[in-house]
Amino acid sequence: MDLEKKELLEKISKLELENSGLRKRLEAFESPLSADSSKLQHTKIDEDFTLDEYKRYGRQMIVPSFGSRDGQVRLKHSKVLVIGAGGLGCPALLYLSAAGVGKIGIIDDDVVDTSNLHRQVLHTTDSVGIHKCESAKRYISRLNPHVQVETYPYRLTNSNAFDIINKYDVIMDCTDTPATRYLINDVSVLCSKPIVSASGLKTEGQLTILNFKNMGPCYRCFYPKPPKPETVTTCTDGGVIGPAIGLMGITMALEAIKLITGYYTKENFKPFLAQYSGYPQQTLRVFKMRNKQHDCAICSPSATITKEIITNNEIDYASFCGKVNTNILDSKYRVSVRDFHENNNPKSVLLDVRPPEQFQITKLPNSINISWDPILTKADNIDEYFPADFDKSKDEVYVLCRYGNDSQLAAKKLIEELGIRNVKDIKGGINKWSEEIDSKIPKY
Ligand SMILES: Nc1ncnc2c1ncn2[C@@H]1O[C@H](COP(=O)(O)OP(=O)(O)OP(=O)(O)O)[C@@H](O)[C@H]1O
Repeated sequence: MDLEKKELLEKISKLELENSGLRKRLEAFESPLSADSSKLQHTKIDEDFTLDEYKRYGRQMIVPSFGSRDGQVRLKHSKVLVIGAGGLGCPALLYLSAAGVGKIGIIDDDVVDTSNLHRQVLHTTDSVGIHKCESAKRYISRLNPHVQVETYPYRLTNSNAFDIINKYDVIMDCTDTPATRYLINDVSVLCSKPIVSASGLKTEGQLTILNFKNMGPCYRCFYPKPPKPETVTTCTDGGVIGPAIGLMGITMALEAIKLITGYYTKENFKPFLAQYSGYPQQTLRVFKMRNKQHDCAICSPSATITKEIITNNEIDYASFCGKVNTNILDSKYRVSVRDFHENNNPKSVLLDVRPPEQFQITKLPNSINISWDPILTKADNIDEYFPADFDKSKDEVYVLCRYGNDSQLAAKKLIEELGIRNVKDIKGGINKWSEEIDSKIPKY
């Protein structure tokens, strides 16, 4: 009876907690979308700006490279499309809207997740579960009500890309996959729109401007063929330090401002690639870009890709870029987290092949850690890592990683090259364990 009462009380307090979270999200929705307009000084000073706008933008208008009042007028009449309201898009959006870009389009199909908040700084804890574009719009409207924001809470695809991209003057590629980068490149080249493009991972980033007045290489000139999918590391896999990617997003905003205010001209613009590194010391190296590829499929005189080819879906960008093969091992060498949980023998070895940094975040009891790298590089003395009485020919080894891909590669290596016979991969890794067996093991 006591136990039942305890369970009921626990359930009630859990429901109360959930309710207060939901109430907060509702309040966030109901709060005014734009700033308190009584604080704006609406008095029109001239045909372009109000008193508020002169006060707001004065500090940037007086910087000579910015282009004075004309620069501000150009910004006010400009339209910028930000594709992806994530790690790059958020800081870019912050500075573009604060600077007074007239119209900003935001396209992103994703919703805010708690794991985004350390770097996607427009989104707040209250926005978790809300569409990123709506969350960004809410923030921008409060920051600068002079900016018109249009949101597209869906993916940019072959079918909608021309319509959307054509409406804007500058395209900001703040996405995270090669497939979308090729699509943005091809459509922007065909629509003659400059692209400010950046990427970032771990502690590093890079940035470039493509297709400005048809100068310099386009993304396809750089990468006529996509990188092999297994060589593409995302922030989910490799991690990312917020300020490092944030800096790339902010720099993207600066480059867009230089394009819009007319700082860059055909005469002074030199195609470049900037590479930033946050560790060990901050460095920014700027390289001159090589020329266009004379036979580029999209930007050369002999180009073969046309608007019709894209809109008729004759290019499938996702297949073009390939997918990582997630079924590396035969199913007889794989077990589910539940099977492992219910049936493993206490004498079996649980081998966690994640890097030590990840093993330190969370681990299953009684697991040993030999990260995937040492399995490859220290293969000769692999025995040292196993218990002294471990019998390679028969003792069970269960291999675990974060999602279940590296563990398959490691299991394959153990079986095929290191003579360990009884090896099983745990499907879905530690994140699946957290979902299905024990939610106290944090998912990351
Ligand atoms: N084709 C596309 N159309 C619209 N938005 C896109 C497209 N491709 C990528 N994006 C968006 O670009 C953003 C990139 O952000 P970021 O690189 O910070 O990754 P993320 O997906 O938010 O984070 P994580 O990798 O940690 O899950 C994401 O919000 C993603 O939804």
